[in-house]
Amino acid sequence: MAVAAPGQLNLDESPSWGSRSVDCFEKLEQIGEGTYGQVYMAKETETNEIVALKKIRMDNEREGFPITAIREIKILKKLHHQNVIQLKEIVTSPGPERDEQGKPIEGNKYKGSIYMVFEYMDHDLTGLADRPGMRFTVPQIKCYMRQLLTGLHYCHVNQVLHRDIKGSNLLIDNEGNLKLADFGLARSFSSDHNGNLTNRVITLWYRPPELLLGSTRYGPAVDMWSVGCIFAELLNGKPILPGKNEPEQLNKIFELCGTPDELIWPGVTKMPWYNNFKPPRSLKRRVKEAFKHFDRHALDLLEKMLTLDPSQRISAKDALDAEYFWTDPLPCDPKSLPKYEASHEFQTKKKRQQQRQAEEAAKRQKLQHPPPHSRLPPIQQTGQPHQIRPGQPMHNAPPVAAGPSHHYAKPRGPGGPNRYPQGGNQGGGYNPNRGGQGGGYGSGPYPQQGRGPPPPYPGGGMGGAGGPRGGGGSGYGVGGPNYPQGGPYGASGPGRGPNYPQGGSHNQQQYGNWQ
Ligand SMILES: Nc1ncnc2c1ncn2[C@@H]1O[C@H](COP(=O)(O)OP(=O)(O)OP(=O)(O)O)[C@@H](O)[C@H]1O
Repeated sequence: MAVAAPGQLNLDESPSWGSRSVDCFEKLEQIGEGTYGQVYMAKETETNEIVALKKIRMDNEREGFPITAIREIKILKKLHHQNVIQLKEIVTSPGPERDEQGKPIEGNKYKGSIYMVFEYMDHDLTGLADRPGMRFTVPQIKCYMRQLLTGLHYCHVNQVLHRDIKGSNLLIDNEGNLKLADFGLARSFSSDHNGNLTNRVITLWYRPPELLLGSTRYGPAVDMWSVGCIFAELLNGKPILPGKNEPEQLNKIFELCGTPDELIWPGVTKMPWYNNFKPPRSLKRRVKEAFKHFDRHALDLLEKMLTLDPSQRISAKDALDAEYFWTDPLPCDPKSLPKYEASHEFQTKKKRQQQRQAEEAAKRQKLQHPPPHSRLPPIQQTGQPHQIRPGQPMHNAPPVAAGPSHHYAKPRGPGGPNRYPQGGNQGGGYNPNRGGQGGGYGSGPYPQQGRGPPPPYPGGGMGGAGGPRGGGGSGYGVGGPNYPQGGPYGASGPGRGPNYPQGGSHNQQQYGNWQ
């Protein structure tokens, strides 16, 4: 784990920063669990204000305060915008940390905890989209996209790269406001010196080709690729580039966006890992074909976001000027959006687990004690005909109760093709069988390991351990219909996936030298 240099964590800059105790807040419930610690909904006892408390994980007390948290705090302290989550203050628990029964936690006797206090948001975009029956309208998608771009434009103007844009990091409140959150991988950049950054950032499905090809000199365009992936996902109803590991991710990108050459992306052949990953045959760009059911302006904007050459990719500012946002139906006013019941995945996940356990127990019991006459044909017990409500599927009801609105406890399933509504394509009509994975770009042949220069991804080749968060289990995960092997990041990818022997999820050591 990287350690703060002396004086780097200057929590004393303003008296309120770090001087108050967490006892000023009453923890209400856990609403999230991230790489760096738990997130709680809490109430300020004096004002009754509801906030989110993000506890900074201090797993290894010898190694000091995690550099990732320092970055997040430093960056958030200088960002103030309606589409960027507001860090209100830092609070500490001075004494030894205690468990729920009030006993000091073993091995943690002399250390307090540090919490970031954020404004509270009711949902994250992934959680919201996963709610059963959730249907986003076109004006709603435009409204969220415009807020996302506005927040990101503000970050970029202030020379901050987010580097982990994905649905679960886009928080939404019941006023329809969308805010960028989780700046744990963010960093400042300067437009004249953007070299020597780590390329192992951004969750795999949202990671741009230049990072996958090993670039360490990059800028705001990396975030714009992720925005393009989210935009297409909102319109398409499911993630569009769900690679399982870095090579497959690149392969999926090439199958959709074509293979890059010096003509369309000058300099690509000089990229550090181009020779390792260049596809054996050239492929044509087929974004238009794959998403022909999107409306014309949406498709036009998407093309510009999913441009392979980062220097030609549309900026947040220009995207905000795109026809898409200025033609009917216009983006709606956030306040006009429906208010959704606040729900947090932590509880829902618990409920799901309990439900699953109960179902399994019932199954086991049934096997052990089959009911009498179990071979007889079923008899209508109530005498009532089975009614099917409009819109209700003819087969079994959805197995899961109300969906969460926070993306707690990743990985989890993308939610299937109907996760988003009829699709943000007022013209063409939503067709879950087209576009995205359904569009037929699959995994093609990939250069074999062991050929050419050493594999760029450490940990034994292309599917190596990698760096922070890169695809390791955040985002969408187990349970997606297309990932029987246990999640989109299954075999590879850095970060926090369940498959990383180094214990990805809380592994801050690997961030030691990331920049
Ligand atoms: N201000 C907030 N209001 C409400 N919920 C929040 C807030 N901040 C975070 N959450 C919830 O907690 C989850 C995890 O938070 P966050 O992403 O900041 O933590 P992290 O440790 O960086 O997580 P990750 O490993 O997903 O990157 C979010 O996806 C969200 O559902």
